[in-house]
Amino acid sequence: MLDEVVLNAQPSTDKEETMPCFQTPGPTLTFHNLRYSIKERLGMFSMQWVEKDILKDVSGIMNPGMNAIMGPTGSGKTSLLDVIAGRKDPRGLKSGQVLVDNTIVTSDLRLCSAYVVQNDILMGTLTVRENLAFSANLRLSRKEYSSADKQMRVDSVIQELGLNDCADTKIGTMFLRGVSGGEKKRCSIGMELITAPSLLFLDEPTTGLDANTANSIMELLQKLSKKGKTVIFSIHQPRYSIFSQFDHLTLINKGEITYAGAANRAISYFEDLGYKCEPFNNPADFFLDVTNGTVLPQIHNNKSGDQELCYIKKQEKNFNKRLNFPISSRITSLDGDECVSMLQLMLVSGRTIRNILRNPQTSYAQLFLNIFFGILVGLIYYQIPHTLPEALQNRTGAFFFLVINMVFGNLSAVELFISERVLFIHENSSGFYRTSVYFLSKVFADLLPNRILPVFIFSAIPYFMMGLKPDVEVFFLYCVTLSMVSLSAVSLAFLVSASVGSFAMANILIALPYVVMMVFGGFLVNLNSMLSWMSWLKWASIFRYGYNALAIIELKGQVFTSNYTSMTGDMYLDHQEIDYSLWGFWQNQVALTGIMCVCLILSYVQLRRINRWK
Ligand SMILES: Nc1ncnc2c1ncn2[C@@H]1O[C@H](COP(=O)(O)OP(=O)(O)OP(=O)(O)O)[C@@H](O)[C@H]1O
Repeated sequence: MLDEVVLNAQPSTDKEETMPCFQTPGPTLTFHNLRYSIKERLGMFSMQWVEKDILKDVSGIMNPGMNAIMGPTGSGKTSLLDVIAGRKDPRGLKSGQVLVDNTIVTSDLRLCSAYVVQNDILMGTLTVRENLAFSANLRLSRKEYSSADKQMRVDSVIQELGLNDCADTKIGTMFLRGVSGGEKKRCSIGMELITAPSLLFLDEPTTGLDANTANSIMELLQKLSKKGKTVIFSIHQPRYSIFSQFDHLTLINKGEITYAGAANRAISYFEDLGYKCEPFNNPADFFLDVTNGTVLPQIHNNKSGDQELCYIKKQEKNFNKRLNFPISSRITSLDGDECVSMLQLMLVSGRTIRNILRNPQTSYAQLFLNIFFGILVGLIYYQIPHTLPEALQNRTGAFFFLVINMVFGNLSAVELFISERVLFIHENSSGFYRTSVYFLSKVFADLLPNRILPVFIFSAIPYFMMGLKPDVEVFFLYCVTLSMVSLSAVSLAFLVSASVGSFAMANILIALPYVVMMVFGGFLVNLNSMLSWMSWLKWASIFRYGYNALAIIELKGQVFTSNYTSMTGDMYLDHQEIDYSLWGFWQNQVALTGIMCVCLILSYVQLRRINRWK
C-alpha cells in the first residue's frame, strides 16, 4: 500500500508552535540476532549458487539521539542500516527481528520512517522550495493539513535546515548549475523531515561533502536528535568533531558487531581489551584500525565482547518496560482512495510538465527534427505527378519514408523511465505515490503532448508540398494514421524503457524490433513470397499498418496514366493485397491501437516489477 503516509505528523492545531515538525519523541529500535545473506553465483556460467552471510547474528539498540554505525569499507554498515530500516530485500533475512518500541516491525517500517539515501535523489529542475512542497503535498494528509499548513511546514523546514538563501534556487541538472552539495543534502533531509518523522535513517550523510559541510550536516542531525528524534546513520571515517557528536556507536566488521554501546565508553572498552588509543589519535580512526587488525592489543586480556553484550541485554530489559503505541498505528492511509489518487496524479503530472518546460532541450530537438524531416520529405517528393510510373513509386516511397520517420523519430522515448528510475524507486518505496499514478502522469504529461503535437506539424508540412489529395477528411485521416504510428512506436519504447535500467541496453532492445518491423512492413520485401513460418511477423509490424492505411487513403479512387496505359489506385491496392474497404482501412487503426495498449499495459506491469529493494 503506497497511499499517503503520515508519521507522527502533528495535527494542524500545532501550527502556532515554532517548529512543530521536530517536537515528537523518537522510538527505541532494537534488532536481535539478524542474519542476512545474499546468493552469489559460483562462477560466471555456473548454475550453482552459494549463500554469503553479510550480517552474522547481529544485535543492538538504538535509542533517541545520535546513533552511528561505523566500520571499514564492505563491513556491512549500509546493509545493517537497510535491514533495520526495512529497505533490504526481506528474502535475504534468514533469522532475527527488528523491534520498534517493543513491537516487531517488517519492511513496512519504510512507510513510517524517514530514509535519506546516500546519493541525493531530487528533481533537478525544481527549486528547493518546490521539491519540499512536492513532498508536503503528497505526504501530509489532506484531512489534517490545509494548503496553508503545508506551506507553513515547508517554510519551517527551510528555516530549520538553514535553506533560506537557496530556497528558490533550482537543485541543478546536467545542463544547469544548481545548489551546492551541502544544500542538496540538506534538501534531501528536508524532504523526509516534512512528515515530522521521529525515526530518521541516513546512509553515509557526509560522503562526498567537504569537512565543513559534513560538520554542519552532522550538527543539524545532532540538533534534531536533541529534540528527541532517533537518528540512525552509517558513516565511514568521521573526523573527531563529528565523532564527538555521537551518542551511541555500533562498530561492525565483516558482518559482525565488534562494539555496540555509548560512544564515549568505546575507548575505555577497547583499552580494557588491551588496545591503546594514542593521545591525539582520532578515536574513529583508532576503532577502524582495531577492527581492521592494524592495531594489536598491547597486553593480553581475556575479556571478550561479552561484557558489551551484557550492556545490550541490560538496555533491552529497560526499554521492554516502556510499551508505547504499536508502530502500525503510525501508518495512516487516507480514506477515499479515488480522491487521493486523483490528487497524486495531478501533483505528479504537474511536476512532469514543469520538468519538461524547464528542461526543454529534448522537446525542442524533437520539434526541430520533425520540421526538418517534414521539409526534407516535402522537397524529395515535391508535387508528385499523376503520371506513371512516378505517381505510384513516389507516393508509396513517401508513405514508407513518413512511417520510418514517425517510428525512429521517437527513439528518445526510451530514456523516459530510465532517466527517472532511481527517483521513481525512491519516491514510490517511500510512499509518495502509487506506481499507477506515476505511470499515468507520464502518459498524460509526456506521451500525449510531446508525441502527438509534433506529429501534426510533421504531417502537415510534406502533405501540401507533395500535393496529395486536397481533401480535409483525407488530411485528417492521414494525421490520425501518423499519430497512431507515433503512439504505438512510443509505447514500444516505453516498454523497453520500463524493462531495463541502462540506455545501452535500451538502445539495443528497441533497435531490434523496429528493424524487424520495418522489414515486415510490406515495402522492402513482398510478404506473400516470404517463408510462411516467418511471414506471421507482419501482423506485429507497426510499419505495415501505417503504410497500408496511408496507401488506402491516398490511392483509393485515384487514376494514374502514362502515354500508353492507365491504372487505378484500387488496382494497385488489389495487386498488393491491401484491403481498401472501410473496415480494411480502420482495421489498421485498430491494430495500431492494440499494439499501443498492449505495450502500455506491459510497461505498467514492468514498472510494478522493478526491484525496489536495496
Ligand atoms: N545486494 C548485494 N549483492 C551482493 N553483495 C552485496 C549486496 N549487498 C551487500 N553486499 C556485500 O555485502 C558486503 C557489505 O556491503 P555494505 O554495502 O553493507 O558495506 P559497507 O560497510 O556499507 O561498505 P561501504 O562503506 O563501502 O559502502 C559487501 O561485501 C558487499 O559487496
